[in-house]
Amino acid sequence: MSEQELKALRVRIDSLDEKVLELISERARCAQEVARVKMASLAEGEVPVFYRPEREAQVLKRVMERNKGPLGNEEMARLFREIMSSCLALEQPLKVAYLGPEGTFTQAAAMKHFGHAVISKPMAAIDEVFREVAAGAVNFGVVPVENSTEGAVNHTLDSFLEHDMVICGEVELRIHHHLLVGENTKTDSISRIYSHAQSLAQCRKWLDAHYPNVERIAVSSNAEAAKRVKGEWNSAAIAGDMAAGLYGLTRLAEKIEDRPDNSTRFLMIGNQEVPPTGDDKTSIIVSMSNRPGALHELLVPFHENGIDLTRIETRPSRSGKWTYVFFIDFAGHHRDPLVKSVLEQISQEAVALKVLGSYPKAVL
Ligand SMILES: O=C(O)C(=O)C[C@]1(C(=O)O)C=C[C@@H](O)C=C1
Repeated sequence: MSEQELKALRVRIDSLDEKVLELISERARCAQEVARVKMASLAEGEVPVFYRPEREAQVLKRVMERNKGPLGNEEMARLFREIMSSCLALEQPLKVAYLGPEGTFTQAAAMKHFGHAVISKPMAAIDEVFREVAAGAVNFGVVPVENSTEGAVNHTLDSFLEHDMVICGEVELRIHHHLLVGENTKTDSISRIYSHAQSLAQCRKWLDAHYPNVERIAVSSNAEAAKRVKGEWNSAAIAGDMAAGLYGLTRLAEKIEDRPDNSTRFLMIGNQEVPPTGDDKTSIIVSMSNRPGALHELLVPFHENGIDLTRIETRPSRSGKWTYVFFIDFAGHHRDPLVKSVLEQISQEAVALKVLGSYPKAVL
């Protein structure tokens, strides 16, 4: 390519950027107007709701449907995700607590769902995220709920039994683990590998094959593992890209998870009910009396009404020995007439039924 051609293309890019800039600014002004309208139409004592997950899901879906490339749908939606995040911050800067410390996959999930224009607050434990939301110190919390290799995150499920919380969204993240070392690490003398217990489990076969005799030390998070390695010469950490960048570690081996499709699903928790979008999920907790056939009775109404169950998990109820609660996710919104009637049928058989929330299926 000649210098002249390059110059001409850059002039074109500059002029396109000016238009993009003007359009983004116009969009942002529009969002400010939306905020004004929301404030003006409040009833006495009503609190304005600026963040609208159902609308955000629609916007992102529309972008993906209309995108003609060459950028991929996900890439394009990610750009719009950030534009919308900044527009919302003009209306109301959202505060989001997540399972920290900085650099965890949960932080990456929070950014994927809300974009980067939020005020994010790392918490030391899942229960603290719940408490922070319950206390009203933040608008939303982000917690992991299940991993495709290791299964349920029990701390999260149990926290739902203790706190009244509404699930307002979900996000799925592909989890890639790397073996990370610091600049002072003697790579042929590694005698300890730190990581979160779930991550150590997700890389078990790789560790057995490559570091069979090295001590595996479970710590509170992958980011904590990365932090420890920074100051030690004989250790390594298993963590993701965010933690590697944050603590200035380099990858000794990349993508070491045993299953290449290793993914984690995260939930957004708050106290805001989300209206239907037409493509939603609902999460409920049900406790049944301890008798034969109880689980069957619980599942029959879903089957008979053609409602797609996406997940079922059992946990001890914590209110009696050998009694259990079921965590169930299914397609649909609790305001859909069909779902409503199924929930009514179940509540007649159940000891207790609680709708944790209906929310748009993950778009990104
Ligand atoms: O449509 C709204 O209610 C808006 O506030 C606008 C907007 C957007 O930028 O598109 C911003 C924040 C909301 O979460 C959803 C959408």
